[in-house]
Amino acid sequence: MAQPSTAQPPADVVIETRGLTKQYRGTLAVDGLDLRVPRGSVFGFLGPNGSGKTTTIRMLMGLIAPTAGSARVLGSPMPRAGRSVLPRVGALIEGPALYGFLSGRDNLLRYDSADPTADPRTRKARVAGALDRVGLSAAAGKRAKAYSLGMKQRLGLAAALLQPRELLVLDEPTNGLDPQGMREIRGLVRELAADGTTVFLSSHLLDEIEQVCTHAAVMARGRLITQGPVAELAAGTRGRLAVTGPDPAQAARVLAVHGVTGLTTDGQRVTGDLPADPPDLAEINAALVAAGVRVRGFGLERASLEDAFVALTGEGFDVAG
Ligand SMILES: Nc1ncnc2c1ncn2[C@@H]1O[C@H](COP(=O)(O)OP(=O)(O)OP(=O)(O)O)[C@@H](O)[C@H]1O
Repeated sequence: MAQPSTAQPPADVVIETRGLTKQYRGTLAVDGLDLRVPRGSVFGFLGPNGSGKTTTIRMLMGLIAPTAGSARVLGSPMPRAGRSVLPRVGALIEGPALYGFLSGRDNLLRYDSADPTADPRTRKARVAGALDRVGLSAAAGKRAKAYSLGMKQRLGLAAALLQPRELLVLDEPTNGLDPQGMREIRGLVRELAADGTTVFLSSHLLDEIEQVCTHAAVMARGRLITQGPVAELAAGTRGRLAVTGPDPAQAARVLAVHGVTGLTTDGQRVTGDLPADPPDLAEINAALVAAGVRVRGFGLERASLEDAFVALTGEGFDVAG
């Protein structure tokens, strides 16, 4: 009989946890997590603040020990195999540690010289390559303390990219950035993924995950709610019917008669959930017209990851914090 607890995970999975748990005094920060991150994915680790994302990442990187359960990263158990695994992983956790009085370039030279496997003869070229990669070549001579938050994040990414990596682990890489900075980081993540690096990134921003990730896991209160390809997660949730026009109150009445529930009106727009056995949309449209409701827009909206989250947890996605 197969023994799943000792079997090697398949090579197409770069992170696999089983029952991973972290208990702090009085807080179950991570509760029996079974995570599978496919190689080549941009994997979004999504959850509201305090849902256990950072604690999970810290266990994956061997920074803290789990209370129970196990984690394998690039096929080897963590934290036991940290010495062989971590050089193959680039990590950006809780903001990069930088020397403000050193230039961006000197910060990277320092990082590189701290790596015993890095050949000093090719150091300059490696640092220049990493700066170029994150778009910091022009600002390389500036002191890091003069960098914007986005530039600091990019410098942290450059440090993680000094060596070729199979896996990048980024904890809230766009946290605190302005929209432009967020776009830059997202663009970089896409480029890295296109080059074949698996990227695991945590975020409390749903639309960010939808924009950049191929796969996602959704956390709430230390537990995994769901995981899989982003398109499938959202597709598992029914979309909402939306009717736009100058008669929203009448529209809502007609929709209610046809079994549409959870009706909400926002200005001229009424949205609601179709019943489990939905009537033909053409019938609903005809009923609106027959009732004299003026309709400008009518259609089914694609479900978002947010809809999926709300459907799965019964809670709103609270992004406070
Ligand atoms: N060192 C610690 N000691 C005690 N409790 C902790 C510790 N670290 C985290 N926690 C608690 O564990 C829970 C999960 O925290 P964690 O930081 O992993 O969440 P998160 O999803 O990463 O949120 P955030 O984005 O705010 O960091 C929280 O209730 C937090 O207060």
